[in-house]
Amino acid sequence: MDSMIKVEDVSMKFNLGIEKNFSLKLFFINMFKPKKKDEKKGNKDFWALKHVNFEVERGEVVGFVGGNGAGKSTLLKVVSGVMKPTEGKITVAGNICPMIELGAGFDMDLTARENIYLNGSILGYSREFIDQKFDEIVSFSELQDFLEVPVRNFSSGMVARLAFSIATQVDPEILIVDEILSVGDLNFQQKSEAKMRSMITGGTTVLYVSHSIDSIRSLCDKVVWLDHGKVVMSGNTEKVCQAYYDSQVSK
Ligand SMILES: Nc1ncnc2c1ncn2[C@@H]1O[C@H](COP(=O)(O)OP(=O)(O)OP(=O)(O)O)[C@@H](O)[C@H]1O
Repeated sequence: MDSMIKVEDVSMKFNLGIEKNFSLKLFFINMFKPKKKDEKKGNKDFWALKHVNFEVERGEVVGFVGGNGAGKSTLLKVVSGVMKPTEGKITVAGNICPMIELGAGFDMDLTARENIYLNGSILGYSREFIDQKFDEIVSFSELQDFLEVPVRNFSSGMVARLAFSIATQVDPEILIVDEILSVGDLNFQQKSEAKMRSMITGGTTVLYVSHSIDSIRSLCDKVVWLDHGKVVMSGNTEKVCQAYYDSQVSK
């Protein structure tokens, strides 16, 4: 079989003191502040992923389950390249569409039209390719009348609609989804959910995180169960879901 994603011995360390609230001001304040004993020893290091291994074949839909803080979102972020793992190796053989932080690549001062090109190039597509897809992106977003408006003046629902349309109309080879997103108003929510489901069931390689065991069961070919950053079990969807479910019930 054709391997699309290979995750080898991946670990991710966060420094709880710095990374979540990083600012230049705090950095300078901390530089001159005498350090407490445990900070000097680096006791604030926290491993969100520990020696994670798995492989994804072309066209496979892989689900990730686990409790709050298990490391699921962190894993999706390192696979999609949003964050670099502290240790280990990730090999990806295809273009990835990360539906994780929608609109994160937008420049708010640019118009919707300009952001389509900007976001397209961030996702790795050429100008010619975006030229071809431009009309489909705009029509799916239903933002035809706002193309020349700076995105700064968009509502958050409009930003999400534009980002979702760019990410999904380019037919990515790998789709990374943190819960099935419902973006925009009710009408667009139904449309975006249907689009995602058709991508998931339509031969795209998918990494899918969800707290809904039912949707994992119905969509995924195999499942990885994470707990405290480690893989507890992976493989057959039914077996892993049942074991995960049993562990939750017996808690
Ligand atoms: N940027 C960061 N800086 C510091 N700690 C972080 C950062 N991102 C995540 N963490 C920590 O890493 C751990 C794993 O978080 P993650 O969001 O990956 O869990 P999750 O399995 O997706 O949880 P949930 O189901 O609640 O969304 C958590 O303890 C979280 O606080």
